[in-house]
Parts: sequence; structure tokens; C-alpha cells
Amino acid sequence: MSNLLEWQSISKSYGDDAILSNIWFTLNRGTAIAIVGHSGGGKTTLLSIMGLLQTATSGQILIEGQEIDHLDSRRLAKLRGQYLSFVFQRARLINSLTALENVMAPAWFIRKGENVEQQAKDLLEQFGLSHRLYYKPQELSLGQLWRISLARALLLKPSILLADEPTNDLDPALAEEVAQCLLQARQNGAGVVIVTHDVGLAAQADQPFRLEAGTLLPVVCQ
Ligand SMILES: Nc1ncnc2c1ncn2[C@@H]1O[C@H](COP(=O)(O)OP(=O)(O)OP(=O)(O)O)[C@@H](O)[C@H]1O
Repeated sequence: MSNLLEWQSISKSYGDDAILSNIWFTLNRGTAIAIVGHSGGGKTTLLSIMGLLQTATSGQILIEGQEIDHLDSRRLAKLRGQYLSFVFQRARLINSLTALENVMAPAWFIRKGENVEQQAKDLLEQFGLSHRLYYKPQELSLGQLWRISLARALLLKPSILLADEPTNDLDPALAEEVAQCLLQARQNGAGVVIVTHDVGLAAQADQPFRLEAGTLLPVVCQ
């Protein structure tokens, strides 16, 4: 079976500024990789290329063995919907919708025609929020908002879950809770990619990397 995601010699420059150079890696189903690195080192750039939101300057990207570099924007958008889901540092929920509606909103477009309500309720129950289904974001705590954001991402049944700085600004207990929820997504076979400043979170991934001088280096945890 082919790898979920494969990068072959990916480089990215903005004008003369080389940000990523000659990056190779593989993401398998049911595994998590984490990427740490200093501010301005290119983590967001890397994640947005991974999320098919930006293109690389050179190299090959394969999703389940399929080369994507020749695809037009419409086909890329389709692949994004089919394979990828994002969890952002700030939950980015819609204030006028309830928790349940927020979870279902992207699925209304991506899983058109499917009845996703029960699955959304099940996910919220799994995250201990069945008593908050009809609350609006402003009536919920930061941790609850974060769990809703993760439920929203998981309802799309992504093969690849991308998380950008998921534990920034969270207290240690909540950061640990978020880490466990994210890593749990591996159990459904998702490949998880976490970009973080949090070395403790990175250490819990199956493969922690450091982004340094545009290159991914494996981190050896003690
Ligand atoms: N669209 C762009 N055009 C030109 N330069 C850019 C662009 N986007 C990012 N950069 C530059 O690329 C470098 C890497 O930026 P990036 O946002 O990927 O870093 P980062 O590791 O995510 O940083 P942080 O941890 O502070 O969020 C920075 O020097 C930034 O100025």
C-alpha cells in the first residue's frame, strides 16, 4: 500500500529567500509527526504546502502515491476536501452558530447529502461536550472551543490532520488534554502532522523533527 503523504526533495523560496530546502519525509496512516523550530524558520510555510494551500518551488508531493504537482486549483481543492483537515491555534468558530452547528458546518459542503448530525453529536460526546451542543462559542471555555474545533476537523474523516500550534497560549493541563485528543486521531488511521513550539508535545509524536536552516532533522528523545 502506498504512503499517505510523501515529500520528495521539496524546496520553497520566496524570491531569493530560500525557506525550505530539499525536504524528504513520509507520513504513514495512524502515525503522528511533529515539527518544532524557531520563529520564522518556515513551519507555517511547510504546513501550508502540506495543506495544498501553497505550492513548492521544486520537488514532488505524492498523496497516496498520486503526484499532485501538475494538478490545477480545482483538482487541488478537491484533494484538500478528500484528504485534509486543519486544526488551528485559535478555534476559528462561527459565533452565530451553536457548538453542534459549528462542528457540522464544513461537512455540509464537503460531505453533501450525508446526514452528519448523529456523527457530530457522537464526536462531541466523545470529547465530553454532549451537555454543550446548543451553546454558542462565547458561552464556552477555551478548552471546550478547542475540542469543538477538533470534532469539526474529525467529522470530515480526514486521512491527514494538520494542526498549527495547537497548544500555544494554553495552560499545561489543557495543553496536555489537547495533545491527547490530537494523538487519539491516529486510532482512526489518520496521519497527524503537528507544527509546534511545544517540545513536550513534539516528544509525544511518533516522529519528532526539528526544522533547521530549511531542513527537517529527526529529534532524538531521551
Ligand atoms: N508570502 C510570503 N512572501 C515572502 N516571504 C514570506 C512569505 N510568507 C512567509 N515569508 C517569510 O518566510 C519565512 C518563514 O515564515 P513562516 O511563517 O513559514 O515561519 P514560521 O516558522 O511559521 O514562524 P512562526 O513560528 O513565527 O510563526 C519568514 O522569514 C517570513 O518572513
